Amino acid sequence: MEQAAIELKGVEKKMRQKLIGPINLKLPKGYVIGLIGENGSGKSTLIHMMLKIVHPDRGAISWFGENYPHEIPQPVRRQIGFVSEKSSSEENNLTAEEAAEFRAEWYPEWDQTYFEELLGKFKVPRNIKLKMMSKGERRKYEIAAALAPRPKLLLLDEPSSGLDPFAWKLMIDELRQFMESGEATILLSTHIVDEIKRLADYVVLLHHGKLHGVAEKDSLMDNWKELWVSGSADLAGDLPGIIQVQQEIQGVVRMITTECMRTEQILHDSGISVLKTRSLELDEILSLWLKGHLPAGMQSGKGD
Ligand SMILES: Nc1ncnc2c1ncn2[C@@H]1O[C@H](COP(=O)(O)OP(=O)(O)OP(=O)(O)O)[C@@H](O)[C@H]1O
Repeated sequence: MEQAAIELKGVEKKMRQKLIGPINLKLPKGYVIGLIGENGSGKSTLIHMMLKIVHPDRGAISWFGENYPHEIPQPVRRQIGFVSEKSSSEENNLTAEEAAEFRAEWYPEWDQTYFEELLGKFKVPRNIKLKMMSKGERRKYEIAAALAPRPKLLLLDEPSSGLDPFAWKLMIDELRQFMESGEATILLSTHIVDEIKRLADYVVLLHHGKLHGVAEKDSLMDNWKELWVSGSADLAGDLPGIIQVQQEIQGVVRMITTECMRTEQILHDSGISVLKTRSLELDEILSLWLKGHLPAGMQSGKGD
């Protein structure tokens, strides 16, 4: 991975019963990193530590290559956008326009034209207090307000929660456009696998507070496949990354591999026919990965 927007080294936080960490993780600049994991796996805590809303018990975090033992300096904090899983009550009594005025004072790069354009596209209601908006309407305001200062780093904690499918599609399109500058980095925590599929360059998988692994999404999609091959189940012994084998019918064996490219090459070189292949869905890959089947070259618990 290239230079990091944020880097965590040995970061740990005890949350009531659960230990989050130790986590070693780099968010490479210029990419979308999808953060995924079961409920309570520590996604929000990790994001909160990146904003110093929660302070780690151990370890170090750096922002754009710098460490800040106390607060994140304002000029740095202003380069970081955040959509929280839960709406902040501070803006409850403001309209979208009024809240934007406050935000514009805080963020020197605030782009009011872009903000207005996003409110229009998302059909955010005007002149009503944010607390009177529906969950989805408010979420759309929050996404627009997070994008308007064109932050260098955008931390999104379940941003699509409450969005209708049309607004969801718009959000995906806007985030893609936002990334076109090549300067920005997004960390996107989500339970929606399709969001990862459409947006993420890398997938970070958390499990019980630990980093289960980091992988390039395209590499997962290209390599985790189901194959039907002429022959018997014994074949699998000579092939890389085989995690399931089943003799389907006489002379046809079905396998799942995490290293399809190498597997196909070896089969081809051995003159063995691949009868059919199926790319695994990302949710299938993630659940196999969670069960302990690791992407090629990854050791358990190693994320970086
Ligand atoms: N304020 C808090 N005080 C104590 N424990 C907390 C607090 N917030 C979260 N936790 C605990 O920390 C663990 C991780 O929670 P966190 O909200 O980071 O998970 P998550 O992966 O974001 O979950 P979800 O997908 O449900 O949003 C959970 O076991 C949770 O109970």
